[in-house]
Amino acid sequence: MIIAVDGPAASGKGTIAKALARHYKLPHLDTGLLYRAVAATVLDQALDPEAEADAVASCDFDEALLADDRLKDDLIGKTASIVSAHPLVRAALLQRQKRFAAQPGGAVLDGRDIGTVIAPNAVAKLFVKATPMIRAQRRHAELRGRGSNASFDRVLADIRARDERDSTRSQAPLKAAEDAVVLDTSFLSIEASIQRAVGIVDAAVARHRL
Ligand SMILES: Nc1ncnc2c1ncn2[C@@H]1O[C@H](COP(=O)(O)OP(=O)(O)O)[C@@H](O)[C@H]1O
Ligand SMILES: Nc1ccn([C@@H]2O[C@H](COP(=O)(O)OP(=O)(O)O)[C@@H](O)[C@H]2O)c(=O)n1
Repeated sequence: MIIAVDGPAASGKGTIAKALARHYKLPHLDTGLLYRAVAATVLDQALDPEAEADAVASCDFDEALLADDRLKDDLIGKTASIVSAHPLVRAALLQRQKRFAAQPGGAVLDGRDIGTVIAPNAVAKLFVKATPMIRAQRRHAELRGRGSNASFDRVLADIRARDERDSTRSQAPLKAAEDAVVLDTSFLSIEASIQRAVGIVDAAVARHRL
């Protein structure tokens, strides 16, 4: 069973995807980490994230990077959004994600284009959203907890800029698949949003079996 979880920054999609993976005993891939690893490599080598050739050269990143906590830095998130808009970067990372989705038994993947591009055949598709203000509050608290002194206003501005860039790019823009169920976590606790997500997946599985 493939479960696709998409949504904008700090909507709670990663939290939900991890919980679904635990609940259904499936492997999980946070696809944002792949774009973040490309971004970190571009920055480490003092390359230009806006230059497609520089970003593509960084797709062959060191695998150990994927476990590096610094990928969560806000500058890397912002740079990931720039490199991910290049069609050749998306193409370079496509097969790896498709293979992960297609493994026997299934998988949970979260990102921006899982339900639309990576796994259009997923049994369950969730599109997780929350208001920009609430997402900025969550991300701000998260970054503060990691020792960042980023101001709330900057985090909010970055979230809005990332939403705009991710949803207007030509390839695989951030958008809900037509058959995705939208889950608004703005006023839900983590526990409540996980419960709703399990309910949505159980219903999708039951429909699939009909
Ligand atoms: N429903 C929720 N209520 C409050 N905080 C949440 C909720 N869902 C997630 N969070 C917190 O918000 C932050 C971003 O969540 P995360 O799942 O990483 O988002 P995303 O993967 O969409 O960027 C994390 O610190 C997480 O613990
Ligand atoms: N499937 C994906 C996942 C991430 N991304 C890009 O990578 C950036 C970082 O993604 P992420 O999921 O790690 O970011 P957060 O939502 O956790 O802040 C996003 O802003 C997108 O531009 C993408 O284009 N496609």
